[in-house]
Amino acid sequence: MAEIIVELKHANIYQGPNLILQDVNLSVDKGQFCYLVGKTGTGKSSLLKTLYGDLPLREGEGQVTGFNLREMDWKKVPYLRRMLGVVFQDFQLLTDRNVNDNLKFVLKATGWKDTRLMDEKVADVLDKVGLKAKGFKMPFEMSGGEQQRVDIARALLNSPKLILADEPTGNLDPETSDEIMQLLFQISRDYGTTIMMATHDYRVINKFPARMVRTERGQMIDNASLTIE
Ligand SMILES: Nc1ncnc2c1ncn2[C@@H]1O[C@H](COP(=O)(O)OP(=O)(O)OP(=O)(O)O)[C@@H](O)[C@H]1O
Repeated sequence: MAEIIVELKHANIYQGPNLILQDVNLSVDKGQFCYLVGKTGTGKSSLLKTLYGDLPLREGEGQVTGFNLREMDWKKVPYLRRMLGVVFQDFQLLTDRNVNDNLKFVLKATGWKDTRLMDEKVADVLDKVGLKAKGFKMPFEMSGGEQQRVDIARALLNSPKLILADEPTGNLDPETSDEIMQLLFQISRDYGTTIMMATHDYRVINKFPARMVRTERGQMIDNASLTIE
């Protein structure tokens, strides 16, 4: 039986006092690629934030890579974060240091100490995203597509079982978006990484078909049929 990497049962997703999604039931297996689609403001980011421990799960059950979301407190969040990688639309790189130092910053923050091992790991993830020779570049010296590759490299640092990507192609032109999608699918295939990706880019979904769940009117609909909006 496939390992379940993300599981929510009767979960209610809140932003402060506001119920955003009611009775969410979701199960995503190891190695699966799953789109999270839905109109703006329907709760895609809120759902992902719950999965990476940024929003508490107050009602219902949930586990991510074996971590019980109901028992999550601020002390356990760093352990959860080490098991997953998060990719954002706006890259969120530190602008005052080069790519190598951006990546080393994350390694140090997640407990790495040995300089040689850190250098090896940084070289390894940059190689995986096709940026082998770009470690000494500053973020502002890179194109949007290259910065998104660095963001994905950062997500790969701790060899995560799960990558949560929030509109990773949102700021990219179609050609660069396709390159990023190819990279994400390649990572999922080569390393058995589960990927959940929020998007409202139906061009991308049509070109790179995969499982899809949808947020709509306060609910999450699983296996929604593909309709073009
Ligand atoms: N930090 C916050 N505090 C309070 N309410 C929030 C917060 N962030 C989002 N919301 C509200 O939660 C609802 C869902 O927002 P969310 O960002 O999860 O939707 P989304 O589907 O990801 O939208 P988008 O596609 O625009 O990113 C919206 O009504 C939004 O106004």
